[in-house]
Amino acid sequence: MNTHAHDSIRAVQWTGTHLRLLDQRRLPHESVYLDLDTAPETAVAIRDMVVRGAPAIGVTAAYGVVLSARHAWTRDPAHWRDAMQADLDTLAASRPTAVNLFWALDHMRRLMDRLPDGVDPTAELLLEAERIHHDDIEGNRRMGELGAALIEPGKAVLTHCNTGSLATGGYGTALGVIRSAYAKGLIPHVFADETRPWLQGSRLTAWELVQDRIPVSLLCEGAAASLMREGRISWVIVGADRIAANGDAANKIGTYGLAILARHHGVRFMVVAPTTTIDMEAADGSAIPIEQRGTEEVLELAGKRVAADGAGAWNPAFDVTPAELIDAIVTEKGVVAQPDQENMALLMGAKT
Ligand SMILES: CSC[C@H]1O[C@H](OP(=O)(O)O)[C@H](O)[C@@H]1O
Repeated sequence: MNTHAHDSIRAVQWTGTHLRLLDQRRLPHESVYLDLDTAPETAVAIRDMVVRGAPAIGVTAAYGVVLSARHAWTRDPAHWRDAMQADLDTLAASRPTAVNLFWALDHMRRLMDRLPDGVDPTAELLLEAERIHHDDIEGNRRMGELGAALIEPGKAVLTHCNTGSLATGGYGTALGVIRSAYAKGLIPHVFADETRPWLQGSRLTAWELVQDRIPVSLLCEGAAASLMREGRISWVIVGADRIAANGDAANKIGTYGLAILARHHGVRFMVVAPTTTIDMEAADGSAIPIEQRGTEEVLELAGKRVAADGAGAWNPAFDVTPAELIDAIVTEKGVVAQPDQENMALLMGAKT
């Protein structure tokens, strides 16, 4: 059977005893796996982008809680919850924007509160982490179908950053829609922004699509305007790291500019994200914390300085696209067209 690469690419795995992460800093030329045994190691791996991508960060954090529980039970079985608090705080401090991280930690914390004292919690917490992982992949496949149903056949699509198996539990969000649309013959080609400064597009998205034998052309972000002006794109399809209650969406830096270009050129704009990415506590995009990363990511390339000595850098990792520039938000619970506070609340079953 011709299994696709996405069935085999797993950024995050549980080996039976350890959390195993594919080191995405080394891709596409080296596939190196790291086996982690503690929550602090897991937090460093998230901070340093060994693993990245909002849903993948959430799944990883859930396994980090399992590692913390195993050590806490060994160290102080009578007070295992208290013994885990420092680890949970360390995981929460690893990266600020992807709300999936905090959703996963809150979800695991609520389970911890329900578990009995005097019993090793590790096995129950592991079952829940594996359930989070499984549900993410199932949700991605559903979003793939829902998003593909919005795409008319014929034209290429443009995507930004990496939103595939490497950014999730598997299959992908925006790249999952692209995989499903390609499988249905709806899109002939994918254009992918290289996505400076971390190059998730040229290093990760291109790597995933080449393995799936889906035709992909990389472009510098600056070329996106001309590509849209030539009328070659039907949709811009991106992921998200946090979506506010009114539909404003935080995503990789450069997404906001794409949304403005898309609206100017009559190209539709799709955000694909599981509901674990929606933060109903954030009224609008101004409430979303934007991670500022080190200047060396802009000043250097592959660890070698390319910028003029003496130059500084500004390196926000994300920006916010206002809801009015988004034509559709695709989630595993359904599609919200022209998102606003009211239809987002309906999607989330919140009281309006
Ligand atoms: C499937 S959402 C992935 C999301 O995360 C990326 O950011 P980073 O690589 O810094 O974790 C980017 O915003 C993607 O859209």
